[in-house]
Amino acid sequence: MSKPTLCIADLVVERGDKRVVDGLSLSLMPGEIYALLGGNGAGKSTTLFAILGFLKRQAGSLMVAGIDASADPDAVRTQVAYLPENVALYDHLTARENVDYFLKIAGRPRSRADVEAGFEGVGLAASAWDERTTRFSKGMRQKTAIALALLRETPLLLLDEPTSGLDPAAASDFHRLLEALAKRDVAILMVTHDLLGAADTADRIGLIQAGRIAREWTAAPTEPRFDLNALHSGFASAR
Ligand SMILES: Nc1ncnc2c1ncn2[C@@H]1O[C@H](COP(=O)(O)OP(=O)(O)OP(=O)(O)O)[C@@H](O)[C@H]1O
Repeated sequence: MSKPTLCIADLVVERGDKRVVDGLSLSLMPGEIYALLGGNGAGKSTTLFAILGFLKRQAGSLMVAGIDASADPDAVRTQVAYLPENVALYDHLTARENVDYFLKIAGRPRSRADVEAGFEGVGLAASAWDERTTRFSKGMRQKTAIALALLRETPLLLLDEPTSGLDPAAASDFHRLLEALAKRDVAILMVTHDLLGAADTADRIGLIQAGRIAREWTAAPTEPRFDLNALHSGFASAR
């Protein structure tokens, strides 16, 4: 039996004088896709920031790939890739130069052939590899960032509203890409408002309310994977 890639227990995070996360526990196995949903201001991004070490934990434990964040927060950071809602790339650099640069600062330089294999793996058209990213669409930016995550070989990927602003076909492609990553044993924690997208991709869906996971649904092994009516009413009652 493999160990969880992410294990959060009784997490508490305060922002200003507000207790935003209040006793949140969550565990993800390798290759598992978890969609974290909840109303505006429920604490979804705050949870991601606490995992990344951008925000201090007031209480609770956090382990990533078996590393305890209390003992070695820097080592935890090397195990996590993060895609914010709007991926930031250096626009004056090409996709390849961006990836080379970020791999270098992550201490994981990779060969030209590896980078190209990464781009191929995420379906970034070869014609875009040596183009400056200025005019890249959101989907192309995400593919570049996912290629980078792939090449860093982090066991945990955090995504904040990855499909907002993507057209339905691009969102569907993106979900298939996440599934391909999960097959490579990457654990994926995705914050989203897209209930249908979550039901399409996730193995589990959690509803965050009052700073913790208030409800959770697990995908059925056969279609339909989730009861959409139950999900909708669960979310409606949380508002
Ligand atoms: N920089 C900040 N300083 C103080 N409080 C903040 C700050 N950023 C966010 N908050 C508060 O933390 C709470 C949770 O915010 P968070 O961004 O985690 O919510 P969210 O669930 O991701 O919301 P959304 O769906 O709107 O993105 C909110 O009440 C928000 O007002």
